[in-house]
Amino acid sequence: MYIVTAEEMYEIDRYAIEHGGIDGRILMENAGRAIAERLIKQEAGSQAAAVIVGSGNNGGDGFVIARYLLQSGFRVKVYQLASNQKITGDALYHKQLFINQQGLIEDNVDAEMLQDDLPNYHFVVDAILGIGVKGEIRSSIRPFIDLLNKSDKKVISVDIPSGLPANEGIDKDIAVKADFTYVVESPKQSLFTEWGAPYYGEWEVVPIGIPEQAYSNHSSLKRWGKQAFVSTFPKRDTYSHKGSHGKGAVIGGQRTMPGSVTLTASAALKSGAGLLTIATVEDNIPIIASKCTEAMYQVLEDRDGVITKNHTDLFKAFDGLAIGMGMGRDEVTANFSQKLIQALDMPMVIDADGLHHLKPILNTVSERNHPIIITPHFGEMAMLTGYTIDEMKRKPFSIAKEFADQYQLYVVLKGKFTIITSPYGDQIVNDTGNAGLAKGGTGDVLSGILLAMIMQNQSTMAALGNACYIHGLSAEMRVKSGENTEIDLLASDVIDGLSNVFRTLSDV
Ligand SMILES: NC(=O)C1=CN([C@@H]2O[C@H](COP(=O)(O)OP(=O)(O)OC[C@H]3O[C@@H](n4cnc5c(N)ncnc54)[C@H](OP(=O)(O)O)[C@@H]3O)[C@@H](O)[C@H]2O)[C@@H](O)CC1
Ligand SMILES: [K+]
Repeated sequence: MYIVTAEEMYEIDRYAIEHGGIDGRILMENAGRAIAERLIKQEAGSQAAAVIVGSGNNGGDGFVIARYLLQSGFRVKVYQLASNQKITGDALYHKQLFINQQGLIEDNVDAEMLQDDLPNYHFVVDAILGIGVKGEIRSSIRPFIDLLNKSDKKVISVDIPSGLPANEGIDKDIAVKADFTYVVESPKQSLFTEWGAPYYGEWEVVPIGIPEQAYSNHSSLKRWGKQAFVSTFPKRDTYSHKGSHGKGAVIGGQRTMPGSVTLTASAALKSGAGLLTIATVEDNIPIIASKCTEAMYQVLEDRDGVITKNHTDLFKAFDGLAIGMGMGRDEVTANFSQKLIQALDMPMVIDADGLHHLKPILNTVSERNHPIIITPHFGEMAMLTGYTIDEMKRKPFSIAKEFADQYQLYVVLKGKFTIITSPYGDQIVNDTGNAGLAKGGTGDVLSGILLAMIMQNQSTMAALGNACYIHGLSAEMRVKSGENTEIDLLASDVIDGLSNVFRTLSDV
């Protein structure tokens, strides 16, 4: 599923009208009817609805919804927050259809009047502002948004909670806090940002008949989901052997952190890696071996448990590497991982301490044949880019894109919404997962799954999307099944949950 900015949505819309020959009035009809049909089911038993419309096409959708609710026997009134002259084009056409069916419209509405009327309704449809909102919300509209936010009525927003921008990076001044949002055709960027998502409440996308080809060249951002997993994850070949599924190495784990590499290696094996070697300090090996019997070992030289050095040649024969988990930030360790990163040209996942080691040599990695995948959380991304965490959270899509392009890396920016960016500018959002994942070790698990996935036969972006998707899904399924709560979920539970994830996804 594509995710769009406001500009992209308008372009896609224009393409559908110009090349698909679909009239804008039909798109509006489709949007309003699709939402009304769902509302009629969702609000069965409700008899009265207030539909609040603004002057743009979002308001036009509101008129269509009002007409269908009226036809289904709801008591409906439209509150029009703009003068009659401001309603034009497609919105005016649908306003007239509503009037033709004896629909009631209140214009010249003030917020006090609406406040007095609200107790008469079971729910409110918010069609005040859509993706056309620009700048600060005008004083003529503000009181209505405040009123809806204070009221205890259920508010259902059309396309986007009114006042919220569609794009990242724009200051939200004030916006409707919806209970439910029916998103028209494609989710907008702000739905996948930490600051925007809470305004939407629950949400559902309603298709309005825009042909798929309208999206090509007009959107580079996709939401990853079950369908994407099923269509890209390679089936296991009956005649395959352990060498067919990737021979990976996990490099890290100073003496104080044996758990990190254990989790990464176990997750990689559980996600289908064929052979796995853990390269770590000698003292860690008996501890790790008792937890992950399937792995092999490569001893890294150490001084008092701190990784010092090794020959990079030892790692030449691997299909993929994961570097940095529990590795420590000692200078001598950093020198070793910098040598590894520079000397070895194979797919590699760099996480945790490895990101700190990578920073000084970023300028040297862009000419490689094989991908480097970095997996920072927002704090680590701030360290790498120089942006503050606040700036990162406001513009995660563009900052990730800028960084991936500058250093020709794949960036897996981890958060409630994980944003995966290729060096070519394609982006994927993964939103599986839950609050149980906010715990030490879950990042190590993700690195292991990523390592396994990049060694399977799928494109790098599909591998990264699939890894993030199943990592989050495992956490969700563990909690839904009652095996864990979000409080007691451990990184190792996420690994255990992968069996159920693969079983479920292979049944699709
Ligand atoms: N995508 C699709 O395919 C389809 C999309 N559709 C729908 O169209 C919607 C987009 O419609 P849109 O472009 O008319 O903009 P919209 O959001 O209604 O707002 C524009 C109005 O807001 C006003 N206004 C602006 N800023 C403001 C502010 N700060 N404070 C106060 N007011 C402000 C501005 O006023 P003006 O500047 O003109 O005075 C203007 O009148 C989209 O979200 C979806 O619902 C469907 O119909 C089917 C096809
Ligand atoms: K709206």
